[in-house]
Amino acid sequence: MKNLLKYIKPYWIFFIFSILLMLVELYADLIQPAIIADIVDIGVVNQDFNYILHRSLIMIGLAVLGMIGGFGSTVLSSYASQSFSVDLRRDLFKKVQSFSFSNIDKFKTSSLITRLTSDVTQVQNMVRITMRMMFRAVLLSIGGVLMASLLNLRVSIIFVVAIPALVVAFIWVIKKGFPIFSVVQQKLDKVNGVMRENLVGARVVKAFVRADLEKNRFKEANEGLMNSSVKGLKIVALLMPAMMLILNLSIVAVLWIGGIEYSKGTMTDGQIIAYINYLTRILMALMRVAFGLIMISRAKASVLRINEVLDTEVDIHDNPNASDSAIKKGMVAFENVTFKYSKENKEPILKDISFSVNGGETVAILGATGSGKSTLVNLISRLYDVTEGKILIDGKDIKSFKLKSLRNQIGMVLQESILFSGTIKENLLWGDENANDNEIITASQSAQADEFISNFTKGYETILGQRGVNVSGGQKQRISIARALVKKPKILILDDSTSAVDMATEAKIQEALRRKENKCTTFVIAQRISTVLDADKIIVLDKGEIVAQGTHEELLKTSEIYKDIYISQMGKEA
Ligand SMILES: Nc1ncnc2c1ncn2[C@@H]1O[C@H](COP(=O)(O)OP(=O)(O)OP(=O)(O)O)[C@@H](O)[C@H]1O
Repeated sequence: MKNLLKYIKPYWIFFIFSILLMLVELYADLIQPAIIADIVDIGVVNQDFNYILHRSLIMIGLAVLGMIGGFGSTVLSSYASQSFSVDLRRDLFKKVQSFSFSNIDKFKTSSLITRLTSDVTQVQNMVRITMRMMFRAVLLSIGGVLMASLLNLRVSIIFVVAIPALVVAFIWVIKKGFPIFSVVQQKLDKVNGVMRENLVGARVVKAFVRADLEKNRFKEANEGLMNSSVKGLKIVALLMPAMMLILNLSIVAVLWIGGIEYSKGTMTDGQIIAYINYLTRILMALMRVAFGLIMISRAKASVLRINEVLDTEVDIHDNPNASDSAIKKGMVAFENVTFKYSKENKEPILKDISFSVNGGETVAILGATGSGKSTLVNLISRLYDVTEGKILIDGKDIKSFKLKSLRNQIGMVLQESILFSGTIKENLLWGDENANDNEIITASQSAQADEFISNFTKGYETILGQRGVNVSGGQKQRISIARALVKKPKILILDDSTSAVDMATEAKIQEALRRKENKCTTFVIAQRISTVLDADKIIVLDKGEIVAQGTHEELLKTSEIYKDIYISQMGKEA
């Protein structure tokens, strides 16, 4: 609630005016049955057509006034609720952007998408409906009961029975509805999840002829959503006839008690008509309250899901005394670093890792798949924080750098090279938005990307599809390397980033990186041993532990594991 109020606050003035206009509409609504009573009792009974005409014109005037009030009130409340949801969605997006990798690991991407779209829409509808429809319905009911009681207090005994019956129905709706609607949102997550996975992986689905299986998976998720939505709709379906029954029984009761009053001469026929009119309006208004409650119980589930995102504590942030220090030499040292992805993990993924690298050196990290290579390099730019121990750059704990400053000085080429829709140049400018054409071309030349980019008809202005679908895997990797080099980083991390590049091109990239103008401390994760032969230091990881470190020549002499990898890839003769 606290979170919601914060977003409603800037628009309270719109809500106030919306309520004022709604009061005008309400006044017009409540006064009309009383005029009808007068038309019947005075105009019709006395056959006074002038009176009927006069009162009818007043009624039309009131109807127009009510319409203007209703229109203005709807426009204002819609504007306010739309603006509310724009702000909320913007802040949710900002929050997700600030998430650390482990925060993102906790929420599924599809769930985040549902939260930012469908959940926000639910809450927006709730705000609009509560502000206008519910408020109006409640006031109309109270005003209607008062006006009807003014006509005849004895007939009003009907409300004493009808209103508690409705309240019971409402409570039932809230109690039953909330759990069902929470499930509906979860099912929607699931549908979005399957859909997203299939759209992103459409090519794999086709290649593995998984379309039919995936269709079934989608059908399951889709039907799951339908089943829980139908459960929710059943509540609505039951509520409607129950309320109509209460309405009809109440009308019969008015006619019956009103008939007795009429025969005693304490009630006129015009008053009976007006009474039924009030009763219908009141019960209709209360029905709207019931539907509003359904919306609210649905939105309550969404509010909780939105709050989960807003209240997530971002676990990686600037330390209070962090500064914008510049990395000068690029020396990197790990001191007894241990890391677990989550507290629940029994075994750490990295165990007691210690090593140091001088500025400008190239470090290669070798190890079997799953040995922790990517995890190790991800710690350097604080994509995850170490569980124990520390990492130093130029002798300073990485936590003493501001996150932005640390990451700005480290160039990362992740294992999965993801490009964004836009031109190649726009993608390269991610490295440094102020880079000039010369710098972009130089970086691309080092990454061996300039040649193929220039061969495209539109060169650097070639438009890339989402995730870079229209370039090959190796080209994507080279653009990603160029993007990191545009940054002119002090530390460069290449996480298996030349796996799709042929060996000759890979050697050229390595050579370019060793050139003086590109010289920076470089971490290379590679599967091919040929990539790492020239490294200043090779670290061999096994099950999260360093089992050997040194140069190629040293390791050939000291490490059996390294020797095995070397022989298996290069042959015995080598
Ligand atoms: N986000 C994550 N959450 C939980 N566990 C993870 C996560 N990422 C990786 N792991 C686990 O950590 C271990 C090390 O993974 P890592 O990606 O660092 O290995 P790697 O040596 O780089 O492997 P590869 O050569 O296959 O890329 C693996 O057992 C993996 O299952």
